[in-house]
Amino acid sequence: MSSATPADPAPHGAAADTVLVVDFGAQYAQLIARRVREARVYSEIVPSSMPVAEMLAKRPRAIILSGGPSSVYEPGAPRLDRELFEAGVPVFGMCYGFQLMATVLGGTVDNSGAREYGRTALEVSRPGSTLFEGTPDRQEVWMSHGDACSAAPEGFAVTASTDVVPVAAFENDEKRLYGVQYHPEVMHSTHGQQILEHFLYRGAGITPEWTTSNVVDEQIAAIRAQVGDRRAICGLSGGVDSAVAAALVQRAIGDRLTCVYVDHGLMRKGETEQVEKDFVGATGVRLKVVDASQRFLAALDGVSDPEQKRKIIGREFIRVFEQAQAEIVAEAPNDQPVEFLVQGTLYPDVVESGGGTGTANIKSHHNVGGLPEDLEFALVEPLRMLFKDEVRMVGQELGLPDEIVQRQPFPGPGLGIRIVGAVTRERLDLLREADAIAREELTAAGLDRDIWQCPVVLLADVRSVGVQGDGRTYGHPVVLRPVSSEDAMTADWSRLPYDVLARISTRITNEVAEVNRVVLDVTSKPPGTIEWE
Ligand SMILES: Nc1ncnc2c1ncn2[C@@H]1O[C@H](COP(=O)(O)OP(=O)(O)OP(=O)(O)O)[C@@H](O)[C@H]1O
Ligand SMILES: O=c1[nH]c(=O)c2[nH+]cn([C@@H]3O[C@H](COP(=O)(O)O)[C@@H](O)[C@H]3O)c2[nH]1
Ligand SMILES: NC(=O)CC[C@H](N)C(=O)O
Ligand SMILES: [Mg+2]
Repeated sequence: MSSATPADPAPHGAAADTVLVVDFGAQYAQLIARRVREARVYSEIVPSSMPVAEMLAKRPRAIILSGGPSSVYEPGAPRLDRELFEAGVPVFGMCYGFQLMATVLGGTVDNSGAREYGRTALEVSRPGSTLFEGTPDRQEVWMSHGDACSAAPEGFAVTASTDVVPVAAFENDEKRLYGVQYHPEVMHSTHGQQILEHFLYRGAGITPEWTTSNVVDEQIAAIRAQVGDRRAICGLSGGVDSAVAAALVQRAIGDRLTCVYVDHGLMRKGETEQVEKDFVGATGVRLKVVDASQRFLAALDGVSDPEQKRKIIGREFIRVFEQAQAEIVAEAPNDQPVEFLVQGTLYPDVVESGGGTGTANIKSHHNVGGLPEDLEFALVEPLRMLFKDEVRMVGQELGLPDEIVQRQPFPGPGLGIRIVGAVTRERLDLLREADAIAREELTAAGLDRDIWQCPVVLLADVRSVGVQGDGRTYGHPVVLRPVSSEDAMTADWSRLPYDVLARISTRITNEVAEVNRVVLDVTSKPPGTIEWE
C-alpha cells in the first residue's frame, strides 16, 4: 500500500480525503471532479439518488453538489436530506446544488425572471470571505440558470450578486456550508479554480496531497489481492490506456500476465510493429499477436450502420480474447487458470456508461457498454478511476517511454468507424494510406502535442468529380478532423497552419489513388462528436 496509510480509511478502500461530487444530472459533473483532482484532492462522483447515509458512510472530507436541469420547487426534483448539511461535512453547492442548499435550509428559490445564460459579471460584496479572498471585486463568471435564490437561509452571509441576481453566492463559515449560483468549474469563470481551491483548503481544511504516484502503489496492491496466483490476459491496443494498465498489472503479477494484441484489420499503418517495438521493448511483457482480420472483416461485411459496426466489433474482440485464453491454457495446462481480462478502461468511460445518474449517455464504449452478456472473464481495470491526463502521469511514473505515454488516442473499433459506408479491405487500404500521410506531416510539422488527435475519415459512399493528369476522375473525399481537447468530452477543431494542410492535401491526392478531394472538418464538440461514427 501507499506510504500514507489513512488513519481512518474510507470503507470503499479509496484514499483518505475523498471529496464526493453529487451529480444532479449536470453537464459538468466530470469537470468538477477533474478540477478537484487538479487541486490535488481525490474526488469521486456519486449519483444524487444515493441515500445520504450511504454518502456519509464513505466518510468524505467534503461534498460538492453539482448543477442540474431540474427546478428545486418542482415535484419530483432530486432532493437531499437535511441531514447532509448537519453532519459537519463541509458542502459546496453549485447552481442547482446551491439552489437546493438554499431551499433545504429555509431560503427562497423561484423562477421570477432572473435568468442568466453565459458570461456574466459577478460583484463580490465580501471580498475577504472564505471563497472570494484574494480575487477581484468584479469578476467574470459563467452562468446557466432560469431559477434564482432571492433570500439566503438564516445564518448565511450573501457574498456576491449580479445585475439581476441579488444572491449569487453565500457562505456559512460556522457550519462550513458554501454555495455559488454560477459554474466555477468551467474555464470561462475566470477565478473558478481559485474559488474551488478556497473551498477545499480553507473551507474544508483539506491538505492537497493526492498524486498519481499513490495510485501506482495502491493499484499494485489491489491487483495482487484480486488476481492472487492466477493468470490474466490484457487487451493491448498500442494506445495509452491499455499500455499503462498492462504495465501496472505486469508490475503486480509479473509473467502471469500475457498481453493480447488483436489485429482486427482496422488498425493504422505500422501499428502492429509499433506495439511490438515500443511496448515489448520497454517492458519485456509476454505478447501474443492475433491476426483476426479475416474474422472481423467477414463479420462486418456489408454493414454500414455505425452502431451495428460497433456492436459487431465489441463482440468479436471478446471472442478473440476467449480464443487466446484457450491457447494460453493449452500451452501450459498445469499452470493456474486464466480468469482475468485486463482493460484500459478510464473514468469517463465508466461514468458515461454508468447510467442512472440522470446524465446523458454520450457513447457506449466497446470495452464497457459493448461487452457481451456472456462474458466469462473477471475484469481488472486499474485505471477506472482516472482521467486521461492522470493516466499519462501514471505511465510516466512507471517509466514508460514518451512514445507510448504521449500517444494520441485511437478508438478500439479503429478505421472501421472512420469509413462512412461499408468496410472493405480496399477501402481500408486507401484510408490507411491517407491516414499515414496525415500523421507523417503533422509529426514533421511538430504538431503532435498541439492536437488531441486527427481522425482521417473516408467518405466511401460519396464521390466527386476531379481532374487529374488531364483526365476526369470520379473519386472519394477524405475528411481531416484535427481537434484539441482536454478529455475528449468537449473539443474544438484545431487551427492547423495552412501550409501543413496544403502539404497533407497535395500528398494524399497525389499518392492515394481513388481519393481526389481533401476536406477539413471545422465543427466543435458539441455539436459534432470527434469521430464521425
Ligand atoms: N486492437 C486491440 N487489441 C487488443 N485490445 C484492444 C485493442 N483495441 C482496444 N483494445 C482494448 O480496449 C480498451 C479500450 O480501448 P481504447 O482505445 O479506449 O484504449 P487504448 O487503446 O488503450 O488507449 P487510447 O484511448 O489512448 O487509444 C483498451 O484499453 C484495450 O484493453
Ligand atoms: O476505445 C474506444 N472505443 C470506442 O468505441 C470509441 N469511440 C470513440 N472513441 C474515442 O473516444 C473519444 C471521443 O470520441 P467521440 O467524440 O467520437 O465520442 C475520441 O478520442 C475517440 O477516438 C472510442 N474509443
Ligand atoms: N445549471 C443548473 O444547475 C441549472 C439549475 C436550474 N435548473 C435552473 O435553471 O436554475
Ligand atoms: Mg485505443
